[in-house]
Amino acid sequence: MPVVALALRASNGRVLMHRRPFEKAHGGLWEFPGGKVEAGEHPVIALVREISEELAVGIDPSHLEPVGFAQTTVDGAAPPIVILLYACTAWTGELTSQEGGAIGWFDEAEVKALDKPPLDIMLADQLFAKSPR
Ligand SMILES: Nc1nc2c([nH]c(=O)n2[C@@H]2O[C@H](COP(=O)(O)OP(=O)(O)OP(=O)(O)O)[C@@H](O)[C@H]2O)c(=O)[nH]1
Repeated sequence: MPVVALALRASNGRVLMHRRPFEKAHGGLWEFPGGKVEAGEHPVIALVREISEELAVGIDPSHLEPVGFAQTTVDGAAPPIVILLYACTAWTGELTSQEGGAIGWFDEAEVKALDKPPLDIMLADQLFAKSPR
């Protein structure tokens, strides 16, 4: 199952993270916002759609830079998921969480210290290895 996620970066280098609602899988953990790619959908278009639904802001697909990806193991211990992470520094509209989870802006040390689901830990490592602040 392909999933897309966004590292939205403010001009001060802080990254937006979303806290998953408690009733969901990985509830209470902080993730890069995003969601599932639908069948036949381009991942970039899926991410623009998910960010609009989740945060009520617009992203220009041409502003999304691939950062890396993380996947679950093949032993069946976790659902078969691959998350593609993109970075972006521009958006339009007022950021608001639409699905009940908290959002916040964090610097590199804070993102690394947040409690995150396993794949988001790997994605954060890739993000800051590529563009450290
Ligand atoms: N961000 C993240 N998602 C993960 C990890 N491992 C894993 O199985 N997932 C799953 O990947 C999917 C991410 O899609 P999503 O963000 O749209 O999920 P959701 O729960 O909000 O939507 P849903 O209610 O349709 O399942 C979820 O089913 C989530 O449980 C992980 O390490 N990080």
